[in-house]
Amino acid sequence: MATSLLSQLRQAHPLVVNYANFVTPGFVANGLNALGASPIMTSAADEATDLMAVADALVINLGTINESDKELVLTLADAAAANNRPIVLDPVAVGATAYRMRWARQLLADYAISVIRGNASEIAALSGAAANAKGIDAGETAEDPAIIAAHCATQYDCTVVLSGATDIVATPGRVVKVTGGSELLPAVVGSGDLLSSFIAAFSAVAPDLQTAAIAACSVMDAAAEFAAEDLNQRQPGTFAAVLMDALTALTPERVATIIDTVEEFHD
Ligand SMILES: Nc1ncnc2c1ncn2[C@@H]1O[C@H](COP(=O)(O)OP(=O)(O)O)[C@@H](O)[C@H]1O
Ligand SMILES: Cc1ncsc1CCOP(=O)(O)O
Ligand SMILES: [Mg+2]
Repeated sequence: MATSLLSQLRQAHPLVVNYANFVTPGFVANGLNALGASPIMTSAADEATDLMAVADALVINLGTINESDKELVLTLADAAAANNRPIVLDPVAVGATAYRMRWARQLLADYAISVIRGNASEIAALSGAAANAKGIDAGETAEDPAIIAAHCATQYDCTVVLSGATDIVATPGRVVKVTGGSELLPAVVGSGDLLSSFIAAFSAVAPDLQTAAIAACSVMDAAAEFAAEDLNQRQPGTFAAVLMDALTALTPERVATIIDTVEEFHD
């Protein structure tokens, strides 16, 4: 499925609007571009409605959220809802401060968020499970990440992607695990942000959000494996650049090698 979705994505060239953090927007824009989607970042509330009228999906990344962007974020989310466009929420470091948690919970209460994509500690924090991270990194969780993701999906009635060495894609009643990629991926700040944007891009062509999320995880893993082939574990800087080349060169056949490692569970 992810193999043909990659071809469909490149043909459709979906426009992904990103309310990005100020750390990684260049990496995310280049990654979306290399994948075959069309990225646009915005920081003006005055254009939010016009942008979402032509967009295929919206990503709200809480990495550097602040009060002066409130009108922008809410106008984007209102316009996504009005145009029936999916919203992907990336709750960066949501367990680190009460402020980030308030933003995340408010958005989840007021909008039909389609997908939440975070690392283990972010998804654990959102679903009230124990986790030990202080910042943007994953840290340890006490519970099985698949159970945490499944609870979070039920709690917020949406698709949840808990990323890590194994990515867990949960919708209420269904959990899928995607394994692969490279240990160099978490060494690059912005790889999680990019995965969130890939999910938004695939949501424009996939039959449902779970399929979109599985495709995004599979494509990221395939590109990372391809990029890491000639590198060693101490080259995250080179890897970030080569990942862009690998995304551009990615073929559906290459993605098919990852699809073999998708496992499915039902509760
Ligand atoms: N140990 C790992 N081995 C392989 N891939 C990983 C590992 N940890 C994370 N990833 C991948 O890195 C990307 C970013 O995930 P993650 O590091 O969990 O997000 P974040 O950057 O938001 O903390 C995802 O594509 C995920 O599959
Ligand atoms: C370092 C940092 N600080 C706020 S947002 C951000 C980037 C987070 O990127 P990612 O979660 O994709 O590694
Ligand atoms: Mg992150």
